[in-house]
Amino acid sequence: MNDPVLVINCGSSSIKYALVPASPDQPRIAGLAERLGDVDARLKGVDSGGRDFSQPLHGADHAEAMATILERLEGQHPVAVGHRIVHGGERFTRATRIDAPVKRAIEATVALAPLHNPSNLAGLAATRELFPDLPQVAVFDTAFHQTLPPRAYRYALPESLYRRHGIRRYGFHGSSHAYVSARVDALSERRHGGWLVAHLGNGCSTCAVWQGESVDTSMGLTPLEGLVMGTRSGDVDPGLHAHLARQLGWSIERIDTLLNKESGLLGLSGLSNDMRRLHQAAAEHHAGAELAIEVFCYRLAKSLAALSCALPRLDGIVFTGGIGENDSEVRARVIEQLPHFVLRLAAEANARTVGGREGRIDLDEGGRAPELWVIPTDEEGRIAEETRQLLQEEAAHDPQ
Ligand SMILES: Nc1ncnc2c1ncn2[C@@H]1O[C@H](COP(=O)(O)OP(=O)(O)O)[C@@H](O)[C@H]1O
Ligand SMILES: CC(=O)OP(=O)(O)O
Ligand SMILES: [Mg+2]
Repeated sequence: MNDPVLVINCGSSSIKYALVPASPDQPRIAGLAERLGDVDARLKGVDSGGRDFSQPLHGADHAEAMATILERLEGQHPVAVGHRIVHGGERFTRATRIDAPVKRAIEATVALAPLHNPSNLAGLAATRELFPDLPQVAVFDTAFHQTLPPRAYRYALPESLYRRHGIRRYGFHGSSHAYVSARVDALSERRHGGWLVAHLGNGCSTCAVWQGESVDTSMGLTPLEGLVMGTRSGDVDPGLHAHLARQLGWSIERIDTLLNKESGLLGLSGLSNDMRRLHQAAAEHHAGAELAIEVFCYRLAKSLAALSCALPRLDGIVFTGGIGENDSEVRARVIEQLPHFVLRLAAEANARTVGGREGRIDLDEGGRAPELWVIPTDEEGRIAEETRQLLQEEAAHDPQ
């Protein structure tokens, strides 16, 4: 049990991995294979001796990249593999050992998370082959949100669609929201309070957390609902689909591709899904980039204001994910657009708290205003912790 847990987070075009040791004092080996399937696919990371082993992957797919990652981890002896699985439906409320029925249940949710669950399954297949004897554990993005009350998870649709077909809001980025909200509860004097968490990566979602439990979130049946994201539209008029089909003759597949892959920051700007690139272009007055950033910030502020309805008390707002952790301008613009919350941003602390730094970015005025925090997320750490916990519980039940 003192050996590390290997965590695999397979995205649609990337694999993040980490060997997470039992004690936080020991170093973590971590890396990333990105742009998979592309000619400029690349592995970035360091080995156990701290040596950089970044290398080109020449168009490798998930399975090939995984084989290279595991070669680089030679000599390491993980106790288990924890997989990030994006959609777990209503069935999975916590980390679960992956056996044949669990794998079939994950396969059954592919339609609900088409960008994510297929690559999650590819990661599972590859690690199974390379580590046939290790326990494989699924940690679901949806699990943390299983505490949502019906008023938050039900759509205003006929009940039979929920009862017979599971059509409801699920929510995602659960490991991130769980980690960040627990961390702010530990750091802030307002323990177990009401927090709004904004996870802003390639996928973006907000979450209202009350006393450690998710009580509402911006993503829904699929990770498409809610905020403007890198390539995803977030909320659109549900009438859009029928309109595109009737007026332009678009197929369901075409509409799905539009909303998941061609929209969001990329669609609005006509330039890029990468927020850094958009800031560069906006500095040169690129109209599309300026509009994309403006819509992103406004929609995020609206989502935070809406989710505040789920909290009996607002103790603060927490920013995380690549944009949340690094983009002080986006944070400032969002806060500016929430004037009724009377937030007090500390401009200097905001500018300073980037690049993986953790801290408060409000003018601390003795508890009169909600706090503002930046907390770098640790999805891998949370997945490792849940994996280890499950193994310990299994060992306690079956002590040989
Ligand atoms: N210094 C930065 N300033 C602004 N945005 C940044 C910065 N660094 C990363 N980002 C943005 O973070 C996003 C990716 O977030 P990340 O959490 O790494 O993604 P993922 O969801 O794949 O884990 C991209 O839009 C990227 O441009
Ligand atoms: C669920 C989701 O949007 O995940 P990611 O941010 O990794 O794309
Ligand atoms: Mg992410």
